[in-house]
Amino acid sequence: MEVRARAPGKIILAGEHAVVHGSTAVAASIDLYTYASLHFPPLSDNDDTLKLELKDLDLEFSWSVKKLKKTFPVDSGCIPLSPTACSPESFRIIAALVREHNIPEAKIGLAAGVTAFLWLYTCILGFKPAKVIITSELPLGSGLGSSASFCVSLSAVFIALSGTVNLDLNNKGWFTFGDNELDLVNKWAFEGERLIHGKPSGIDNTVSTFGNMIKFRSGALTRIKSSMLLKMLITNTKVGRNTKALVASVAERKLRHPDAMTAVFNAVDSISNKLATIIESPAVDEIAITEKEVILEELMEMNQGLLQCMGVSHASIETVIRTTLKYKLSTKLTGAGGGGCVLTLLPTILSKTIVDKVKAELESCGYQCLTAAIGGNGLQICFGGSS
Ligand SMILES: Nc1ncnc2c1ncn2[C@@H]1O[C@H](COP(=O)(O)OP(=O)(O)OP(=O)(O)O)[C@@H](O)[C@H]1O
Ligand SMILES: C[C@@](O)(CCO)CC(=O)[O-]
Ligand SMILES: [Mg+2]
Repeated sequence: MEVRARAPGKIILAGEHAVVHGSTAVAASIDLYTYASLHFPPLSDNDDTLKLELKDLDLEFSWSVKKLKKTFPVDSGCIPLSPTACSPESFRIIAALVREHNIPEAKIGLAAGVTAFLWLYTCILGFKPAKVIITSELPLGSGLGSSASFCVSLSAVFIALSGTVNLDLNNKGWFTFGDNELDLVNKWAFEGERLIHGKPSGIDNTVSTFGNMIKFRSGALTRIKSSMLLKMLITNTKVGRNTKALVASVAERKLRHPDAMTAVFNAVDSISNKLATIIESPAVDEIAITEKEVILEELMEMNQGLLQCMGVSHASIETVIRTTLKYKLSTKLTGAGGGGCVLTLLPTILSKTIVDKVKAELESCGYQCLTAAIGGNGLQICFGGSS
């Protein structure tokens, strides 16, 4: 029996970081996915191992299920239908099991993802031999929600074969879970994100699970019906960073300057709400669309200024901003910042020649330009080996 899942990455149009502190943010899924597959070996194989293969990272992990059972005091109440947080005791044990694999120093950031894998697997499926394979189209640690799509795709394949949800095994091709199952996957993925991020707001796993464009505040999502085609150039500065550390640094700045930071977060809240209103409001003609794009550009610039104020911009991000400004284009970081990816709004009237020129100039700085469709599918699953 094999099941596969694909969960999209995301961009944040407004509100990252402030959303961790209760402000509104706006995010959309993108058509770049993390894929997970889960396969149980036949009982006759007498296979006793749980294997995790990170295909495009060239890493394989395996644990004896017997050993896992012995070392692991599964947290009481850890059952598939009620997502629970990993206790400090379980975290310690899992971290030791991951350390035994001696992940090369250059890839040590992956330890957090492997920890989340072991936690989600044992909580949802218990101790069962299996092989899990991960591939991803997303750059890791770059602001496009790789950690969330990793946790969503894993939670989905585990839930699908946990025997606790009713699914039609005859479904052909990619299909979507029902709302209850999506909700369950989203909650488990959030617990995985907590192990990777420390204190996530939940926006990344939510938009990866449900797709489309969403407004998100204090754990609650509102779907946004976009009335315009948004085109964004995504530029990966390739400067590595870690969401957990950046989220913690903003929290520390808030502790040092509570009044100023509260004002910053409130300003971001207004920007996100205005941005969502503009995206949803109908536009009757080309002039109206252009007017809306001008407002969106201004909101993005204001949001970027406030992100700089939070201390999460970076010299590479500032270089992209300056480069795109030469072409009168507006840019903001997306995700946790500190490097990673930035978004540049491409107005509908912008010619392909200009877009090509901007891309060429950015690429000459060593950055990588990506194109992705915005606001598409969320999580999907598929039984068997077909695509
Ligand atoms: N395909 C994957 N395989 C294993 N671990 C992964 C994978 N994708 C993400 N991770 C885990 O998530 C970490 C990156 O998450 P991080 O939150 O720092 O960045 P991001 O999710 O790409 O960006 P952002 O949170 O700003 O959107 C990796 O270091 C790793 O631990
Ligand atoms: C930086 C942050 O706001 C977005 C990361 O994509 C963190 C979070 O909301 O969990
Ligand atoms: Mg992340």
